[in-house]
Amino acid sequence: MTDEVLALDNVSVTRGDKTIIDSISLTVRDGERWVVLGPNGAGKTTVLQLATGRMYPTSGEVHILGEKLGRLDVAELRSRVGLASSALEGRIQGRERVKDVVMTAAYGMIGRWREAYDDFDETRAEDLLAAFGVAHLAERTFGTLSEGERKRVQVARALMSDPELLLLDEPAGGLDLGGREELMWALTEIAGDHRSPVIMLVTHHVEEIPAGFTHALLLRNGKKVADGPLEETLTPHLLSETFGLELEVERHRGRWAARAARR
Ligand SMILES: Nc1ncnc2c1ncn2[C@@H]1O[C@H](COP(=O)(O)OP(=O)(O)OP(=O)(O)O)[C@@H](O)[C@H]1O
Repeated sequence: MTDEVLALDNVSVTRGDKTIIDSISLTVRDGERWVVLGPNGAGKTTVLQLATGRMYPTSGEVHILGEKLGRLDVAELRSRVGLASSALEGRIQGRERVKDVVMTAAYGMIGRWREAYDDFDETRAEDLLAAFGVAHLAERTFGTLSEGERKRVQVARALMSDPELLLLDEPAGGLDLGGREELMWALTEIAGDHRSPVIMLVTHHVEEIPAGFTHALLLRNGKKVADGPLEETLTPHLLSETFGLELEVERHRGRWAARAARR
């Protein structure tokens, strides 16, 4: 038995003559909650795609849930790895009932067909919607929701199959302040529950790291700047290197803030 949930070993991804991930190694273990941080184009989404098992590296090895990439079949990966991303959101039909959007993830499906769901699935979907403060939207159609409501429904959906690895690509992107903070509280609760999956959350902003997160991967231009516990990685020096400008960093009650250092 190993407690490694995700391991990248000297992984590179190239597209044409562009190296978008450059020799990255990373080990993510049981119980950890990771944030993947970096500026636009740093390679954050690509790392998350590798972790879904749906993208293969150009070189190096990826192990997901203790298996070398390719050994787990796609259906198994879909239920053991939960994903919320804007690309996935784009594949959800606007006319789909919100509760079905969540429930269909139990079987790794998008869109309801003829599957039979039992009371357990229905109750779990309702509980997850409630955990993200959107239980009242269960009977609405997905297309009628605001952007913030859709984000929360998607995170609920990603948790439906009780995954071992939860991947969230900019879950707070486009949310207003209230929506972001509600999402942060819900994710803090999940982060603090030992039964929760390992989490990897992609963001550009240290303000969008929920309290209770433990580790960070800092990326710039496809290269790893640093990885490790938050206290060791979210330093002014490493964050300034990651974002290419001199930053001041503060931590208050488990949350982080950064701003440009005064000139
Ligand atoms: N198929 C492709 N061909 C060429 N370049 C690509 C391809 N896919 C991604 N890229 C480039 O790889 C880089 C990393 O992309 P990625 O989406 O992983 O970055 P990101 O850190 O998630 O960016 P953002 O914060 O802007 O979403 C970008 O410069 C992007 O343009």
